[in-house]
Order: sequence, then C-alpha cells, then structure tokens
Amino acid sequence: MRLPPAILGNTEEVLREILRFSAPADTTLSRYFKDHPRLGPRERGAVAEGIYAILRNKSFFTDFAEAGQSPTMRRLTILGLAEAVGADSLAGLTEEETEFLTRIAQIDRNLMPPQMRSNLPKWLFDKFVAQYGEAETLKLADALNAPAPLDLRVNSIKATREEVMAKLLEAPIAAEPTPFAPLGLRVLKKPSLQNLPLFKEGAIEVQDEGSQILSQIVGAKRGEMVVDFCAGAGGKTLALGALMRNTGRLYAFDISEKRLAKLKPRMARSGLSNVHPVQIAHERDAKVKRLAGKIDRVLVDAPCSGLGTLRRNPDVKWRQKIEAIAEMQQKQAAILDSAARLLKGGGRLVYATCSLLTEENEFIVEQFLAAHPEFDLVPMSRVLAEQKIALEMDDYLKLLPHKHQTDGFFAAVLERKPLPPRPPKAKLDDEVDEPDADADADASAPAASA
Ligand SMILES: C[S@@+](CC[C@H](N)C(=O)[O-])C[C@H]1O[C@@H](n2cnc3c(N)ncnc32)[C@H](O)[C@@H]1O
Repeated sequence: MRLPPAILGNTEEVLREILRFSAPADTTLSRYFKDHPRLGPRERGAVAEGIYAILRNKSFFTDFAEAGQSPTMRRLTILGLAEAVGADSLAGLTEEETEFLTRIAQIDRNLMPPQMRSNLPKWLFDKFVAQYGEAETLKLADALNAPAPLDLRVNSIKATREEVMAKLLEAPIAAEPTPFAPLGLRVLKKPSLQNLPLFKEGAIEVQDEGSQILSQIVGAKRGEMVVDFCAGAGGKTLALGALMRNTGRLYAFDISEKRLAKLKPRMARSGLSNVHPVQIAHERDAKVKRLAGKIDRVLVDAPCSGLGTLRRNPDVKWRQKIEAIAEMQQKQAAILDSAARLLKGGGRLVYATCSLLTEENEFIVEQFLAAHPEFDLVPMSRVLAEQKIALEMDDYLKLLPHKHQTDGFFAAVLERKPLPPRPPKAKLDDEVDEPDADADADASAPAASA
C-alpha cells in the first residue's frame, strides 16, 4: 500500500530542521511527531527511516540531488524515502522525479570516489584510512551506514535465555542467540516490544551485543563493591547488577540528573535492589572520594565522540567536529584518573568507549599507564577467556560493526597491583600517623601516589 503523498512534505519539513544539526536527529524527530499527532505509526516510521537514510547517504544523495531540476531538499527527501520504504510506496511524484529515481537506481556506487562512497566527512574518512587502510575503511563505512539489528539482553535474575526465546516465539517473535554475549538474543525483525509481558516484567532489556560484552568483561561477582562511573540511563548498570546476582553494592554515578532519572523505572522493572544511583557534580566529587580504595570493579564507559554508534545515530558523523576530540580526551583522562583511585589493590577497571578513534582509546589508556606504574594492563585475550567469550582479541577489545555485527566499541582492562603487605603490628602501634591501607588511594592525594 502506498504512503499518503503528504509524507513527502512532512519528511522535507523535518529534514530542513535536522540538517541544521543544532540538536540530535532523534530529539528533533520526537518533537516533530509530538507536534504532528495526526501522523500514524506507519507514517512516522516512514518519515524517520527516510530521514535516517538521508543522513546515512548524505554525501552521494546530495551530489545527485544537486544535479536535477526540482529543489535539492525535495530531491534529497525523495531519495531518502525511496531508499527507506521503496520507490513503489511513494505517491505524489512528478514524471520527472520518477525518472530521476530510476536513473539513480542504475548507478553503481562502487564506481564512485572512495570518500563519497563512504558517506563520511573528509576528516573522519582520512582518520579511518590512516587507522584501517582504505579497503577496510570502505567495509567499515558500509556497516556503519546500515541500520543496526535489534539485540536484547536477558535479565538472568528473572529468566534464562531459553525461556525468553520460547516466550518470544509464542508472541510470535523469532530471535536467535547472539554469537558472543551469553545472555543476548538477536530479534530477526523489529517488532514493538514495549507491551510484551517479558519487557514489562523486566525479563528483557534492549541492548546491543557489544554493550553486553562490555558489561561482561567487568567480571563483577556476587557480593562485590562495584562502581559504574558513567552510568547514564543505566544500560550497563543493569547488566552488571544482574551479573552480581543482585548482591553486593553497585554505585551508578553520573553527572546528568536527567539520564540517571531514566535508570529508575528500568531498575524497578529489573527487580534489582543492589543498585545505588548517585548524581555527582564532576569526577572529583566528594561522593567519589569517600569510596577511594574500597571498590573491587569499576566500569568507565566514558563520554566520547560516539562514532561507533553511527548505525543508530547517523547524524553524529555530521555533527561531530574534529576540534571536539581534544576536549573529549581531556575529559576522558580526568575521569579515568579519578575512577582509578576507587580501586582496592588487585581490583580491576574497564575503560571503554563507543568511539573508533585511537585518540580516545589506546592513546588514553597508554597515557594513563605511563603515569600510573601501580596499574597493569590485563590482556583482553585473558579477560575474554575468563568470561568464556569466543572472541579473538589481543591487548584490547575492539568491536567493529563489519566484523562483529555490533556497534563499534573499545575497551581495556586495567588492574591495580596488590597493595604492599601491612607492616608488623608492633611497628604499626608506634606509627599512629601512618595512613591506613586504603589511604594511598585517596582521591585527594596526587595522581602519582594513587
Ligand atoms: C557513554 S555515556 C554512558 C552510557 C551508559 N553507560 C549506558 O550504558 O547506557 C557517558 C556518560 O558519561 C556521563 N559523564 C560525562 N562526564 C562525566 C563525569 N565527569 N563523571 C561521570 N559521568 C560523566 C554522561 O552524562 C553520560 O551519561
């Protein structure tokens, strides 16, 4: 069935706003739909998918759109909607526009110049080519420019993966186990899940397989003290809480009240009572300092450029600027530095990003290790073997959409060396001013002594 012709006008209207890149595309789309309540679910789906198709293919769509007679915005809109829902579903095209679409469909995209084919801005294309080479950059770009599959994480305190698969089948929703994450399911189509009892009862959460793997490599165990330093809306917090079997204490820190507020209903659904959300003012907040030297595991899911999530947020590649990376690095280094002070001797920290840039990943970790001889890098191959995850990695976790069908993620595991043994008791009694075993990790101490 064809879409109403008005969809072209709606898509063009919201596209004009989105291409100003003054707000994330999903925020602008949500507001537009709120302001246009008469658009039904099918129409909304078409507008959103059309917009996302334009953002994914903006370089070559713009090149073609500028070469025709009708206004560029109208042509961009037609190209996006045709890519998203198929040219046959569109109504209200002129004869010239239909011919234009037919001509474009015949073009072999493989014959285009590499940067245009990649649909990446020049600065990012150049960075990826320097890191991965041109041939792999093109494969990576193809994967980043495709929509992500729908992955679920089974909440192991409520159900097993097999039980959830069986219940989904009754819905009927076909799903298969994810290749690497032990609690993951990949749903084969994209049904709405919000009204499923499984979702309402907290047996499932939507979570990319890569994100699930990151939570898993934290290695959090029953009864431990764990901090999720950049918890946001708690995607990974909930996974960690379940891995701890709802025991111990799991602090969910974040500077954003709004994001932490989104964690609360998810916590209620999940049935977890070991999670403690804490809003902090910044990474050196007194609430952080109080826990110095007391924590077994820390996850730093650092704020980053987000370039590994282009499958879901294709506008990020156009909104992100090369100049912002240096600012991001400073924040990442400062957060890592503070978060590391939380660890007990022998404790482990996972530094992770959803960035694909070495500047935000290896560089930050190497810089940290150079300044902190009291930490060792634990090779990712060892961590993955401990967690029985069948992924081949060397020192770091580097998940790539064209290789692993996940979002792009980076992670490193850092282990704090065991603290030196306490001096004999008689001596301790004399040295009343000596700091206790945790005090060398106090966040107020200079970095080198932490
Ligand atoms: C990549 S997101 C975290 C996503 C989250 N872990 C999840 O799985 O849904 C990074 C988070 O870091 C938070 N953040 C930024 N600066 C921070 C700081 N100085 N200390 C703690 N959190 C910070 C942001 O508010 C954001 O929620």
